[in-house]
Amino acid sequence: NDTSMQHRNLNHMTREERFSEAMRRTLYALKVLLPREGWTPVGPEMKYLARAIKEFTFIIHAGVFIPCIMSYGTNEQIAKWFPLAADFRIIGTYAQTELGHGSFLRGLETIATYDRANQEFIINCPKITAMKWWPGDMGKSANHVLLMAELVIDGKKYGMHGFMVQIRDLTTHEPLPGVTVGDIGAKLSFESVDNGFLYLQNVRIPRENLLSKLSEVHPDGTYIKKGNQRLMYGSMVRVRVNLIAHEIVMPLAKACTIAVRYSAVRRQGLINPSKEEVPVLDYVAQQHKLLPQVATVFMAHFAAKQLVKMHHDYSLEVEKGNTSQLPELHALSAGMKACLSEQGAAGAEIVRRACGGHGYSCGSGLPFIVNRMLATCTYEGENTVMQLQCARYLIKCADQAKKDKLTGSVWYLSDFSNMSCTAQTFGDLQEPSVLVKLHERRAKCAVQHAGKKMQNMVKNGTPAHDAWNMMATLLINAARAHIMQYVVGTSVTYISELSCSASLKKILTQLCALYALHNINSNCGDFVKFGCLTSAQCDLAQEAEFNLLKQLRPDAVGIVDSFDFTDDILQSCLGAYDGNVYERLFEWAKQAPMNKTEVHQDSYQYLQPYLHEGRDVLEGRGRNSKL
Ligand SMILES: CCCCC/C=C\C/C=C\C/C=C\CCC(=O)SCCNC(=O)CCNC(=O)[C@H](O)C(C)(C)COP(=O)(O)OP(=O)(O)OC[C@H]1O[C@@H](n2cnc3c(N)ncnc32)[C@H](O)[C@@H]1OP(=O)(O)O
Ligand SMILES: Cc1cc2nc3c(=O)[nH]c(=O)nc-3n(C[C@H](O)[C@H](O)[C@H](O)COP(=O)(O)OP(=O)(O)OC[C@H]3O[C@@H](n4cnc5c(N)ncnc54)[C@H](O)[C@@H]3O)c2cc1C
Repeated sequence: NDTSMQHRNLNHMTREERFSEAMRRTLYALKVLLPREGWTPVGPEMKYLARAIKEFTFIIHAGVFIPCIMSYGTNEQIAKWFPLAADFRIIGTYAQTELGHGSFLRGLETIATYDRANQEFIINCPKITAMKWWPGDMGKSANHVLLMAELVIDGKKYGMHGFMVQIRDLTTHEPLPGVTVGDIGAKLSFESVDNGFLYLQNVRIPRENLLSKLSEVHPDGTYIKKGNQRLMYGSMVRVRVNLIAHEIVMPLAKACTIAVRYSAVRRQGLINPSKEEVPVLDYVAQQHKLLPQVATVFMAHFAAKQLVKMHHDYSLEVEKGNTSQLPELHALSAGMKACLSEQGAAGAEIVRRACGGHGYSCGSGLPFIVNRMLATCTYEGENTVMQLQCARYLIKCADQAKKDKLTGSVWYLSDFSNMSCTAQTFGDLQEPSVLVKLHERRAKCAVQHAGKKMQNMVKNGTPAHDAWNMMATLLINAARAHIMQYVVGTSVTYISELSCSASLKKILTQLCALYALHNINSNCGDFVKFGCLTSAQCDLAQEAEFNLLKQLRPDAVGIVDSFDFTDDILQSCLGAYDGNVYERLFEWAKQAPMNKTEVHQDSYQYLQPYLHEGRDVLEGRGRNSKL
């Protein structure tokens, strides 16, 4: 109810207005509105904040820069920079991606050369492709960057390290000497974020600005490794784990709320010619578009909770020096981020399209969500690259499964029990345990199939790296199959252990079965090819899905209402709780800047001569048409 937090209509603002408004609102929320324990905003408002603010600023400052100080800094460095960053007295970003490289980190070109005489690092972008490009909050907001650069001592390269680099004056906010920085311009979304470019030329920083939890450089230039260097990639793992809830589950839930509510209101066409027009939600085709996406919200939410818990447990182990869980966590977080962002972004577009013409209007609130979700397929690890990282781990585990009993998320690779499906009715295929087994078997076969193909190629003389490249699509499919079995399996377990009413558990179980069956029916080629299902059982799987659509239809609106988004959060004429779609759309359109005046003078000046000629002809004064 705080008017300072109410959203102005984003579609009627310029990019610069949105950038400025997001900054005002973010600072107001984090520094004025919310109680805090140290850095962490606390209290029920925090939940609201994560759901409410359509456009944050300082996403990277808060979500990446500060956690990196904690992950990569020594206690002294944390004591120095964390309080400043936590209180926004310095604004930072995570500057890793360059104009020429983002996925291939070993190709990054920015270098930090140690100057022993002055005990400083000299930072340089040796050529245009080395310029940092994309980091959020960097173009106009940040005055510091956590710069990921190649450490060089006496001509020897030591790989990517993190350096704290001040880029703007703390009084004037002007760029410092040797710093060229700015905004990279308009993007598909994130209009309020100043993703930036940063060109550094002979910028000097003290030796103490190398974040030294994992390695350090002594005054004489001696390089000391202090831990598992893979932990330098830890920030990316943490963001991948955390962004699923914030940037995939939440936006998809909003899109589904809008589309399902609108579909319950929008009447279009007839099912029974002798009856009245029906709400489009009565069309099975519409249910088939919307309800599996609603199910995805819940299943991705449950799986993400499990992944967050796994990351938390791993973090506690790392503090004790045990990094043994890192390979599995990296593979799972990379795979989950890639597969769920792919599903989420595709799902948001499916439900947008299901709203017809009004789904194409920004007044629906859907284009904002769809465009923003598309970015999740690219940032924090481009999806294909992430799926291949996941596949790399699966192939290794499949080899190990031949001699060891595996545990964790890959346990099923060493499960050699009979996994044939005996389903005789579509009801059998709605059973959670049957659906879990089917997904495990499909994943195991997909991993083994990709591995076997590569082994055969290598046996026939193909170099391993070429075999890997040529089988990439099979490897990506294996990664997807692995994640799907993880999502279905963790969701079934989560729901079975949930203490809730029987009616709620029934709905959640139906949604889980719908999610699993939709995945089977969308990938039935794999399930038949790997002998998981017969062709007849595939028919049953489709029947099972259609039956669930019918069962869930009566509760569809109630289910999305349970996400509990207010109208101010949704900012949607189609998804408002009162269902007054048409009045809201008309009111929204009238507020558009284009309608500030009845006549748009700037364009009228071009049109006026022709209109006057037409007027004269119609009033009998003009010459005949030239045509
Ligand atoms: C907190 C909430 C935030 C919410 C966000 C809100 C809104 C979103 C708004 C904006 C976006 C937010 C953030 C975006 C920020 C960014 O995009 S930051 C930049 C992200 N960039 C990347 O992710 C780069 C991806 N590339 C890589 O990670 C690496 O280049 C690679 C692809 C993994 C290749 O690594 P490389 O070392 O070159 O080679 P290799 O494949 O051989 O790997 C070597 C071994 O290292 C293991 N490994 C790789 N990565 C990790 C890791 N992260 N953790 C642990 N281990 C890792 C790999 O498995 C290999 O191990 P082996 O045992 O040898 O198999
Ligand atoms: C909204 C947004 C915010 C961002 N924020 C930040 C930030 O704050 N900080 C930061 O450092 N970066 C940020 N980034 C950059 C982002 O991390 C990179 O864009 C991302 O890692 C992808 O790298 P790339 O752009 O080099 O894509 P590329 O890797 O060049 O992708 C191009 C194509 O090449 C393919 N490809 C690449 N490598 C392989 C391979 N090994 N095998 C098969 N195919 C391959 C990809 O699949 C893709 O199809 C942001 C990006 C966006 C869009």
